[in-house]
Amino acid sequence: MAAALQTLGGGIGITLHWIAFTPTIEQQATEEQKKKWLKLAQDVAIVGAYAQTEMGHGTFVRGLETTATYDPSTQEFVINSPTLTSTKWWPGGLGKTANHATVMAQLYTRGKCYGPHNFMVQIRSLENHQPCPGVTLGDIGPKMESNGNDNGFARFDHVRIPRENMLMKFARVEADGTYVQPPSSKLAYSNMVYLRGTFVMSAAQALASATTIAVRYSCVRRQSEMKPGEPEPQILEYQTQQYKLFPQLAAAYAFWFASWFMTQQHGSITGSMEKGDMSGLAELHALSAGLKSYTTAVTARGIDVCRMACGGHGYSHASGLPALFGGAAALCTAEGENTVMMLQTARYLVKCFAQSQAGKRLTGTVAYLSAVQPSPVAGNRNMSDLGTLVAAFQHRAARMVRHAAMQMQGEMQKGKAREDAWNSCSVLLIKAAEAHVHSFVVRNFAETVQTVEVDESVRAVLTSLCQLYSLYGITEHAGDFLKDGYLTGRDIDAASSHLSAMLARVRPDAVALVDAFDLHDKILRSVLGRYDGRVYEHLYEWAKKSPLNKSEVHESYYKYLQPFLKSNRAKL
Ligand SMILES: CCCCCCCC/C=C\CCCCCCCCCCCCCCCC(=O)SCCNC(=O)CCNC(=O)[C@H](O)C(C)(C)COP(=O)(O)OP(=O)(O)OC[C@H]1O[C@@H](n2cnc3c(N)ncnc32)[C@H](O)[C@@H]1OP(=O)(O)O
Ligand SMILES: Cc1cc2nc3c(=O)[nH]c(=O)nc-3n(C[C@H](O)[C@H](O)[C@H](O)COP(=O)(O)OP(=O)(O)OC[C@H]3O[C@@H](n4cnc5c(N)ncnc54)[C@H](O)[C@@H]3O)c2cc1C
Repeated sequence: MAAALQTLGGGIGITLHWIAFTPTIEQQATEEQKKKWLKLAQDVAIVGAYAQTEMGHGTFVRGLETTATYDPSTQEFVINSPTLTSTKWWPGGLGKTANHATVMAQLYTRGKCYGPHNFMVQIRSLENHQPCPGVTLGDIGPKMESNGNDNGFARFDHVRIPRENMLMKFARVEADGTYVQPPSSKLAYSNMVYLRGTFVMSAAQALASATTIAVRYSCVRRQSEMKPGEPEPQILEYQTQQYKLFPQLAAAYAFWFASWFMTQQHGSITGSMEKGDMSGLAELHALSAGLKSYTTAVTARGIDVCRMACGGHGYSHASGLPALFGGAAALCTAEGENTVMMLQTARYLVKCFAQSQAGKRLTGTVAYLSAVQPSPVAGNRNMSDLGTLVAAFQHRAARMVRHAAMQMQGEMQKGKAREDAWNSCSVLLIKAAEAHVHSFVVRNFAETVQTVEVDESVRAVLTSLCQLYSLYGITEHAGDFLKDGYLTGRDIDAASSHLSAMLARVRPDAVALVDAFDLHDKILRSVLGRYDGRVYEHLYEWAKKSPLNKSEVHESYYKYLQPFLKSNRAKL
C-alpha cells in the first residue's frame, strides 16, 4: 500500500506515516488517546506526518519556536508559528499527503514554558483535503533524492486544539492548566531513539542492496587483459575490485547483526521503562545515536564506492546506485544529524569514563572501558584470531576515550568553562566515539558469527567475513593502533597480508553472500544487479525508454540547435 502510494505519482509520501507518525502515537499517547488515533493510523484512515523540524531549527530541539499555549477557559491549546523560522520544514508527507501531524511545540501553561512536547493536530479536511483553518501547507521543493516524497512546510496561525490532543503518556496538563512532570524530560524524544535504531537496519539494507548490485555486475562485466592474450576476466578477479567491494559486503553483514542487537536492546530497555525503570535510557540513547551515525555514514560512503566500482554504468540511474546513495545520504542528516548524534555518544562515554575513574564498574556496551589495560602489551599477536582483533578495537577505543576525556579535564584545569573545553575537544571526542561504536560493531559481529545457529560451513564463511571487516578496519586506521604501541608495525603488516588472504577466501562465496540478502529485482530496481545477469540487453531496453528517445529529432534541435548551427555556418 505504502509503496503503491509512494510510486503512484510523485508527491505522495506515506513513509513517515509508518516510521514516525504512527510510532509516536504508539509510544507517546495514553491508552485513551490510542483508542482514538492508533487504529485510524494503522488502517490508514488518517495519514500523518511527524512535524518537529522547523526552518530555523532541526538539531536543537529545545530551540524550536512553534508554541502550544494552554487556554484553561476553553481547555484548548493554541498552536502558533510566531516567526518565519518557526515554520515546520522538512517533515515527510507534510506538503500534500498528510491530513494529521504530531507537532512538536514549546508547551506554555500559566505563563511558564515547559519545553518541547508533542501535539496531535489535524491539518487537512477529511472531506476535501483542503488545509484546515489557520493552517498553511506546501512542499519544500526538489531535493537531492526521494523527490517522490512531499517533504513539506506548515505554518499555524493560532490554531486551537482540544487539551486532549497533547500526547500525554509521560507529561500531562490538567484541565486547570497544572503541568504534571514526566519521569524524564527526554521521554518526549523517545520516538527519535526508536527511529535511529531502525536506521541501522535501513543502512544495512541499503549497503546490502549496493553490494548485491556491484558484486553481481562485477561477475558479469569483463574488462581488460589480466594476462596478454587471455580472455578478458570478470572484473571481480581484480584484487582492487575485491578490496573495494568485500569490506562493504562485510559491513552490510556487520550492520545487519548490529541492528538485531539494537532492536533487542530497544525492546528490553523500553520494556523496563514501561515498568518505571529509566536506568537504561541513557545507554539506549547513546547506542542508538552512535550506531545511527556510524552505520549511515559508512553506508553512504560504501554505496558510492560500489557506484564507482561499476564504472560508467554505475553512474546511470539504470544501476539504482545514485538513488540508493541519495537515500543513504538522507539517513546521515535525518533523525539526528550524524555529527550531533556522535557527540551525544561522546557525552555518554565521557560520563562513563569519569564514573570508572571514580571506581564504578561499568556495564553494557561500555564495560570494556573499565577492563582495558592502559599500558599496551606489544608483541606478535595472532592477527587472524577474532579475539585478538576484538581486543585491539576495544583497546583503541578505550585509549581514545581516555585521551579525549583527559584533554577535556586539562582544558578545564586551565580555567576553561566546561562548555568551552567540550567544544575545543569535540574533534577528539567524535573520533573517540566513532572508535567506540566501531569496537561495538566488531565485537557484536564476532559474537554473532560464533553463536548464530547456522551450518558450520556457513559459520566458516561468516567468520572469514568478520575477520575481513576487522582487518580492513585495522589497516584503514593503523595509526590509532600503533599510537601507544599496542600493535606494532609487524602486527599491521600481518593484518594486511591476512586481509589479502581473506579477499581471496571470500571471492568464491561473494555471489552467494549477496544472494543471501534475498533482495528481489523489484526491490533492487537495478539493471546491473539483475538476478539473471542479463545486464546488456536490459540496459539497452532501459535506455530506449528514455523520454529523450520519444522522437528521433528532439524539439530542442528546431528551437535551439538548428538556428545556432545555421547562424554559425552563415559566418563561415
Ligand atoms: C532484506 C529486506 C530488505 C528490504 C528493503 C531493501 C532495500 C532498501 C534499501 C534501502 C533503504 C534505505 C535507504 C533509503 C532511505 C531513503 C529515505 C530518506 C529518509 C527517510 C526517513 C527520514 C525520517 C526523518 C525524521 C526526522 O528527521 S524527525 C526529526 C529528527 N530530529 C532530531 O533527531 C533532532 C536531533 N536533536 C536532538 O535529539 C536533541 O536536540 C539533542 C541533539 C540530543 C540535544 O538535546 P538537548 O539539548 O536537550 O540535550 P543535551 O543538552 O545535549 O543533553 C541533555 C541530556 O539529555 C540526554 N538526551 C538527549 N537526547 C536524549 C534522548 N533522545 N533520549 C534520552 N536522553 C537524551 C543527554 O544524553 C543528556 O543526558 P546527560 O545525562 O548527559 O545530561
Ligand atoms: C530526507 C529528510 C527527511 C526528513 N524528514 C523529517 C521529518 O519527517 N520530520 C522532521 O521533523 N524532520 C525531518 N527532517 C529534518 C531533519 O531531522 C533535520 O534536517 C536534522 O535533524 C538536522 O537538523 P538541521 O537540518 O537543523 O541541521 P543543523 O543542525 O543546522 O546542521 C548543520 C550543521 O551544524 C552542525 N551542528 C549543529 N548543532 C551542532 C552542535 N551542537 N555541535 C556541533 N555541530 C553542530 C551539524 O553537525 C551540521 O554540520 C528530514 C530531513 C531530511 C534530509
